[in-house]
Amino acid sequence: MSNGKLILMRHGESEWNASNQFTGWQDVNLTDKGVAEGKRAGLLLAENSLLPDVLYTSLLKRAIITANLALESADRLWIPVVRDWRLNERHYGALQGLNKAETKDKYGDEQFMLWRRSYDTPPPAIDPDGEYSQVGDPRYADVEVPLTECLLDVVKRLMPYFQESIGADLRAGKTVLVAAHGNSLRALVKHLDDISDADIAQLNIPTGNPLVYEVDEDLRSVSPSKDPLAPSGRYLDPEAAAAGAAAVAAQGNK
Ligand SMILES: O=C(O)[C@@H](CO)OP(=O)(O)O
Repeated sequence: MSNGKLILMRHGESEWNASNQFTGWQDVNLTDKGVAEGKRAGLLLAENSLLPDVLYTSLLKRAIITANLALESADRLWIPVVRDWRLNERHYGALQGLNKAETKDKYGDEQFMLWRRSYDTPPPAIDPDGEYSQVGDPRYADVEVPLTECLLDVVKRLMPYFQESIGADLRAGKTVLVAAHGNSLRALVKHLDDISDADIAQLNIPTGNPLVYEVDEDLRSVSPSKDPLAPSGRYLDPEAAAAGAAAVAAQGNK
């Protein structure tokens, strides 16, 4: 049997995307634009005959709600759903809640980019008792809640789960929808397209635009591109994807 299709979908615009705040594990709502993006994503799936057999989401409502909106407009609300913290956004440590442009002004371009896009430099740890810490949140009762994460930390927590759980459904030939976040999806695209630790800094994922991969038996893209500016997956709205990725890249400048 051939492997199934993998559809990656970042959540629609969130309130903290709109206010340009580092979000991480903070559980924020969608904006009206984000709701519209979720509904449209489902229409794109249906128009392209990409009807998911199973949904995987993080434990964060911006991904959960986007996926529900998409499944509603694709008339697939009935499919099985698996939620797991390993698909959560990268924990942004002490930066959670801070404005991105103000942070860049305060610490300078180089430090800002190191924290935001380097592979292995985490931001400073959050105070476990601070306003935006997730320590003590009941949904993570069985998890050692991080106080900060770099992308490498996300790769370490997510990839074994991807290979085992999501991978089992792909190997069974299913069409799998993964509704997650900018940086957890960057970790997946890094693997799928075999992008280097250095080059992954240039990859930005737009909101609410399904990105479709055909995968081989190692669960990599059948035609890995290695180019962070042109991943081999197919965006269902390529024009909006290019504009959306450029907007994410420019978030420090607002
Ligand atoms: O704030 C965040 O959690 C992420 C995604 O919105 O931001 P960035 O693109 O800066 O990594």
